[in-house]
Amino acid sequence: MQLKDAKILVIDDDPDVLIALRLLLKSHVAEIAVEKKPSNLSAIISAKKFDVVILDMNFNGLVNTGNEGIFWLNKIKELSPETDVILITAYGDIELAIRSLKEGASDFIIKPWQNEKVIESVTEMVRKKKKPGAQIKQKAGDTRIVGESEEIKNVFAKIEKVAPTDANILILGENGTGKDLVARAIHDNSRRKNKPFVKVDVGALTSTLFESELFGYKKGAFTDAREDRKGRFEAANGGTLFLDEIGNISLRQQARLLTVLQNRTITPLGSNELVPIDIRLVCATNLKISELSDESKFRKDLIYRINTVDILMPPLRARGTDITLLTRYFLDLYAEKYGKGPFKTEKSFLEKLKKHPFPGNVRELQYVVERAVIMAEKSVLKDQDLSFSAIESVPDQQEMDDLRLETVEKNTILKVIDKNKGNISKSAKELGITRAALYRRLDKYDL
Ligand SMILES: Nc1ncnc2c1ncn2[C@@H]1O[C@H](COP(=O)(O)OP(=O)(O)OP(=O)(O)O)[C@@H](O)[C@H]1O
Repeated sequence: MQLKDAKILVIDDDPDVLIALRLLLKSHVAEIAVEKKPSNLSAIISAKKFDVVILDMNFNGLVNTGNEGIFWLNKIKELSPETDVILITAYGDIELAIRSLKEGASDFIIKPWQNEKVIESVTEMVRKKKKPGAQIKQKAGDTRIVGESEEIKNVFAKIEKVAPTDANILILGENGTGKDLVARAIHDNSRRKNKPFVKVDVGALTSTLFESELFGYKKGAFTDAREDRKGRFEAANGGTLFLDEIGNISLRQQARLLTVLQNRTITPLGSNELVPIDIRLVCATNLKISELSDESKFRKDLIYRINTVDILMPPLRARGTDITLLTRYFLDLYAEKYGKGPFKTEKSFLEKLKKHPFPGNVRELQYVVERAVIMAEKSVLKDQDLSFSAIESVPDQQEMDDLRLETVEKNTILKVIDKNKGNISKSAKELGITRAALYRRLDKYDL
């Protein structure tokens, strides 16, 4: 965000300070409001969102909670956590200024101030903020999940409902749909939010690493165990353990996990000691629930354990206007990151995005927009500024179905020819096609 777009509020009981700061900042910012009485703060901040509040620390007020400035600082942060607060403090109050930084202030200015220092401080606060424009669905604590479609609203509602409980959650959804963000949002909205959130990509662990990563080990448990190491279960104690790619673990690993979840204890490698664990478990997979129900691959009793409630992340192509909203969000994000823009988009730009099936979902959209921003030469983006990577463009469902049908046909032909010991006439008859048709297929499949 730029200084010229910023809205600033100054609160000081000294009218001279209000006049001086108004004059100084007026020509630099979009709006400047001044207020003499901090007791009016709640009404002012509830009515309008300010980007920065400049607040006096030394009111001659009646609030009897130590310093009155700190009291009002806390009030502002409570009403509008995203607003930066710059404190004005007297020369001898450095201790207090430092304390207020710890309480959430962003900066302080010492009286009598230098005008450049004030401008510099406000500019710095504003520069770190995102440009206005994209509506961000600020849900679930600090986790930003952008979206406004009915599908994503259902997800928000479910997160809000289940987060405060200790229920084990299974998040399902294609790659890049935001499962990680949901896991984080559940944690941030739970009573465990001030405790650790530990993520382990269990699908990527070999069987030896699975044990040592999750359960930890004692010095000497194996050749490389030079010292005791806590596993992820212990690291997450009191908090949330997020096991990603849970659908990819072996039956043996599933059995180990199930035992831990049943007993709520772990035994580090090389130890006989049972260590109690207190975790909330969140798992995620990109497999469909029907695929997880295949008992030869996944234990039913484990599914019941990890899936008290499931949350299905919809694919981006089923999320209506979210493509537009997310595009604007990523455009702002990358314009800021690469110091370019602000960008506008031609209709053709969004039309092209809306037509794309996004097999890689939000992650793919994110990369596509980032590429467009990096490559952009003008501030108005057109369809030509978009290029979809071949890596993300997996075949669509129709192509996949065709491929599957071809494989079935080829295997059937091979089986029948084998059964008829290579006799083409007999095989064609059994397959219900002419000899010529069978030869054409043998040719097609290079048999
Ligand atoms: N609704 C959203 N709002 C903002 N960013 C999002 C949203 N959904 C996904 N993203 C971003 O897209 C990327 C992929 O999201 P995430 O890693 O959560 O997906 P995932 O479903 O866990 O993927 P995978 O299955 O591949 O692990 C991340 O950079 C994430 O920040």
